[in-house]
Amino acid sequence: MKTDKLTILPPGRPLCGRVDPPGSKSITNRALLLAGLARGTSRLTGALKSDDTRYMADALRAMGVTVDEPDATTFVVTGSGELKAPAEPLFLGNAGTATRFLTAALALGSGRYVVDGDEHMRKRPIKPLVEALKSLGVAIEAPTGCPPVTIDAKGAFTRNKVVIDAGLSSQYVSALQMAAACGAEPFEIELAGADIGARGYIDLTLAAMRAFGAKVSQPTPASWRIEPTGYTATDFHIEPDASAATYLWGAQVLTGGAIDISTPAGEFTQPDARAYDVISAFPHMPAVIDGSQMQDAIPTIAVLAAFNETPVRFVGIANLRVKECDRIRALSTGLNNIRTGLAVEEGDDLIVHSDPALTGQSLPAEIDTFADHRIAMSFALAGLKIRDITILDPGCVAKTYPGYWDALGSLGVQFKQD
Ligand SMILES: O=C(O)C1=C[C@@H](OP(=O)(O)O)[C@@H](O)[C@H](O)C1
Ligand SMILES: C=C(OP(=O)(O)O)C(=O)O
Repeated sequence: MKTDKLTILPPGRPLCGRVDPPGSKSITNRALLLAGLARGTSRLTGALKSDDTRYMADALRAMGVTVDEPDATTFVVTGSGELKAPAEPLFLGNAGTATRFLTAALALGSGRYVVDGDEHMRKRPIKPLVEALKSLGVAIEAPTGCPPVTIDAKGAFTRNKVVIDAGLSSQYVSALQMAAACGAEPFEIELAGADIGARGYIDLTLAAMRAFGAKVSQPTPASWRIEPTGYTATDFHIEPDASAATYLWGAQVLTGGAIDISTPAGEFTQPDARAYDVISAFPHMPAVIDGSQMQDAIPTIAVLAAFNETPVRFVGIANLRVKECDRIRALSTGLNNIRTGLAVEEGDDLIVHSDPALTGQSLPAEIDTFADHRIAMSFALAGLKIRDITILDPGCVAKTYPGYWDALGSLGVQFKQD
């Protein structure tokens, strides 16, 4: 999408048709890494091709892994069982999964690796993971607590147990889990603190690891034991992206349409699929919604909440402040830009003071997306019901859903490009 601004023209009718969401970003980047760590050739089908997965694929290529792309949804990955130190720093854009996952995996490599990203990624915390790797004897530095991260890897951890605080990101745990199978002895990971923000992502990690031959047990609800199996190349099919599905579910309920995405909500293994029930309750969504186990769906649901019959308070969403942007602030800013008072932050809660009468009005608003794909895709839904909603930097959706605007267009949504 080569334009700075995109205004959505409300269709004025139900959106009906079929749209196949792209492959899961979370699962694709797990499968790419595990295939890159395995010895042999793996065929990944149903894969997402987007900025985030391209960064991961290019990083693997820079470390000696062959990554072929025979079609728009397939990666064929041939690894040697190791990731060779690259000549240049690895640039990973704002791909949190690629950045966190590779940081841990490279700690067991050999030589110097620099993991870096764009200006936004350089503001996203990685210190807990860096400190955990330091406790394992890894020579690793991240002076700002965010990328760039420099690793002087010597091929092994000096201890076989780590305690990790995953309060800011479950990706720290997933990263250690995936790396641990490449170690020389059984490894134990224990969560510091009570629970983890997004347990569903840990489940994705364990499922992907096991598909590539890892052996993982769970002695307690907050600890895992990983055997030193390494990874075995395999063919692996990736399910559609549940977070991407939420925008289509949202467009369906907002317009009273029928959008077939081929995959029933109950067949997704990703945590955001649980948003389906809440979205389906629209316009009678509950007064309090806990976002801790469906974090990436909260922008979608928060915009829907503006049109709900009753106000909605979002709780359990503190770590939305350290995603691609401060999403609580971005949502509050965008909703109040549409109409003052539509949203308010209370600590790390977000309250949306819904008003069904918004529908059909012209409320000219230029929505700052803060380079965040989910802010862009979510506020596009407001444009289905309110006239003169303009999305700034619409191309930022390429992070995980490059075909988003075409998908809405295929359902009959029209746009004005400035
Ligand atoms: O493990 C994953 O694939 C992800 C975990 C979540 O991030 P955090 O664990 O950093 O909250 C989620 O927001 C992100 O889109 C993908
Ligand atoms: C937070 C997200 O991605 P990541 O952390 O992988 O950059 C997201 O896709 O909403």
